[in-house]
Amino acid sequence: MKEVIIATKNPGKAKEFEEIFASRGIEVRTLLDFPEIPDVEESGSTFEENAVLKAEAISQALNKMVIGDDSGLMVKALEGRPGIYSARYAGEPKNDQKNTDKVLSELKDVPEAERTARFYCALAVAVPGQETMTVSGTCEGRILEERRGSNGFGYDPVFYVPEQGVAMAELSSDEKHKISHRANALKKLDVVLDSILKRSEQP
Ligand SMILES: O=c1[nH]c(=O)c2ncn([C@@H]3O[C@H](COP(=O)(O)OP(=O)(O)OP(=O)(O)O)[C@@H](O)[C@H]3O)c2[nH]1
Ligand SMILES: [Mg+2]
Repeated sequence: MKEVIIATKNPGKAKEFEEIFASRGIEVRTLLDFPEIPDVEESGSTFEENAVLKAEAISQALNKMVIGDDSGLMVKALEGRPGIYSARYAGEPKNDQKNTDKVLSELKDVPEAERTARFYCALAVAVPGQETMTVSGTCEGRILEERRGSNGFGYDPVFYVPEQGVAMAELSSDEKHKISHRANALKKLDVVLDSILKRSEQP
């Protein structure tokens, strides 16, 4: 079976990549399978830079093709925050519940029309000996005043998706994978992924 390695320790992302790739007959391994590998410092100033840092560090460590994902929530009324700091918006250690509470409290007096937001996902594909490539995907919505639903992870319970008329956390996995920022980024890899996988199988 074909296999891809995703440079993430986030169980929510890991589950999504497993689900999306399973439908293509590709097995996913993540850093949860390699606990000995240290954290990659996310010192970039953009999602793309951080995705490249993760993909290249792990690709070098394992000498294999690796995909890095750097993603997050951008809220217009907060000038794009939490942005690249989405995972640790409320401080260390990272906590989805506290991050979401912080966004809700910062938007407390902001009316519905001004609560527009976007999920952003940058993916970097690092292959030993080759130039790293990046793609990105977005998902547009707005921030609810309170949580709805229990699927997904992160900010999903407060991210309203107008086209579906529900919060992201009210969508099933299959539904999220049709419209999410991560799925939209991955679609752009479709064309090249097959050939990348073939090349990465060479010793
Ligand atoms: O509601 C959400 N639905 C999503 O689909 C989603 N995708 C990303 N995020 C948020 O953005 C951070 C990523 O930060 P991030 O890319 O640095 O990842 P991370 O630190 O969690 O893990 P790693 O991949 O770096 O190991 C995450 O923690 C989440 O808070 C999401 N929230
Ligand atoms: Mg991270």
